[in-house]
This record gives sequence, C-alpha cells and structure tokens, in this order.
Amino acid sequence: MSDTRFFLAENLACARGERAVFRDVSLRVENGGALVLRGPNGTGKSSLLRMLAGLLPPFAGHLAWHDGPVDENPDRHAARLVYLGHANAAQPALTVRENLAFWAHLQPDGQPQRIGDALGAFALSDLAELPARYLSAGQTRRLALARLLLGGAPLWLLDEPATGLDAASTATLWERIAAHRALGGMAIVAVHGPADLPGAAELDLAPHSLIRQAALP
Ligand SMILES: Nc1ncnc2c1ncn2[C@@H]1O[C@H](COP(=O)(O)OP(=O)(O)OP(=O)(O)O)[C@@H](O)[C@H]1O
Repeated sequence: MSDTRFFLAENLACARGERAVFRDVSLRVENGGALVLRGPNGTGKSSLLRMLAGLLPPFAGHLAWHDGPVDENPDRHAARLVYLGHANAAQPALTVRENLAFWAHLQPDGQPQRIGDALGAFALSDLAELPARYLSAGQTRRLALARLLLGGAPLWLLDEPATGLDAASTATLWERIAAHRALGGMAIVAVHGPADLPGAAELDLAPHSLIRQAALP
C-alpha cells in the first residue's frame, strides 16, 4: 500500500467582498513536494494561501488531506500547517527570543527547545534580546521565517517569503525549504520573482482570474 501523503484543493472559487476573484483552481502537493504560485498583482495568490490555511472559506470547491476532507476536522488541518502572510505578526514589545517563545507556545506542536536553532538559522542570535520594534524590515521578516523551524507541521504556506531579505537570508530561506521537503514536508509559495525550489510545480493564477487587470500605460 502506498504511504503517499498529500494535500489537495479541487475547483476552488474565491470571492472577496462583493467581487469574484478566481475560479476553477485545483492543486495537489505530495510529501516532499512544492508548488509555486504566480500571477499578476490582484489575481488572488494571497487569497488562495489564506483559503488553503483555513482562514478564508472557499466560495466553491473543497480542500482535503490524504486522510479526509479539511472541513471534517479544521483543528487537525490548522495543526498541520504554518501560514506566513505578508504581515509578520511580530509583537513589537517582546524581544526576538520572546516572540519565538510566544509562537512556540501558540503552534500546536511548537517546540521551545528549537528556539536556539531557529535564531541561529536566520542569523538572529545577536538580536535575540532586542525588542522586535527595533528590527529592520528584513530582520523582522527573518524573525517571522524563524517561526517555521519551531515545529513539525508538514505544510508551509508562504506568501512572498523573500520580500525584504538580503542575499544570504534568501539563500537560507530556500535551503530551509529544501531541508523541510527532504524530511517529507510540503511547501506552497507565492512569489513574483525567482524561487529556488527544485522540482516544484507551478500554478499561474492569471488564467483563473476574474479580476479585470487595468492596462498599464
Ligand atoms: N478584504 C478584501 N475585501 C475585498 N476585496 C479584497 C479583499 N482582500 C483582497 N481583495 C481583492 O481580492 C483580489 C485578490 O487579492 P490578493 O491579495 O489575493 O491578490 P495577490 O495575487 O496576492 O496580489 P499581490 O500580487 O498584489 O500580492 C484583489 O483584486 C483585491 O482587491
């Protein structure tokens, strides 16, 4: 019997406010796999990621894991993923280390003993006792990314994760995703630029978009 684990979405449609955003979006990611989401601004990459994270209900379609539909057990779904959106969600008054401790506590399988490794991985050790409000934009992004390393959730949902990162941190990001996949994890990543994700499938949202794109001059 196959032990393939997978996460899939079938025929998703999205509406935000009164507007239809996309329709007929299907995807499937298996353990060790990755999917790159692409598309012009406003085609719905962030909306799709929020939908996959269970934060935005599909207008149509459904989500499932290899062992059952997401809507049968939303708590189990939430425990199987880490979602990193545009907002880094750092608590400004807490130090870098305290932010990671807070997230380790929040994540269902968060492991506080991994905080040291997470700090080191994203070159945050020297900043560990600094309140997050003093971090630069790229450092704040690194703090958000360090969250990925605090637990063992199989599915990483990442919205433009390299935004604001310098070259070394960008390389670390792709290395860490590769290591996650090597252990059987999955990643779905929205990007505008390059994505160093060997063997990843690509999904372009443009053909599914119901948003009229204004022509640029
Ligand atoms: N809360 C909301 N209420 C109404 N419309 C929204 C809301 N959030 C997003 N939208 C609309 O939904 C569409 C998709 O937005 P979304 O942020 O998912 O696109 P995106 O592909 O991630 O864009 P970008 O590349 O600019 O990050 C846009 O046209 C946007 O105006």
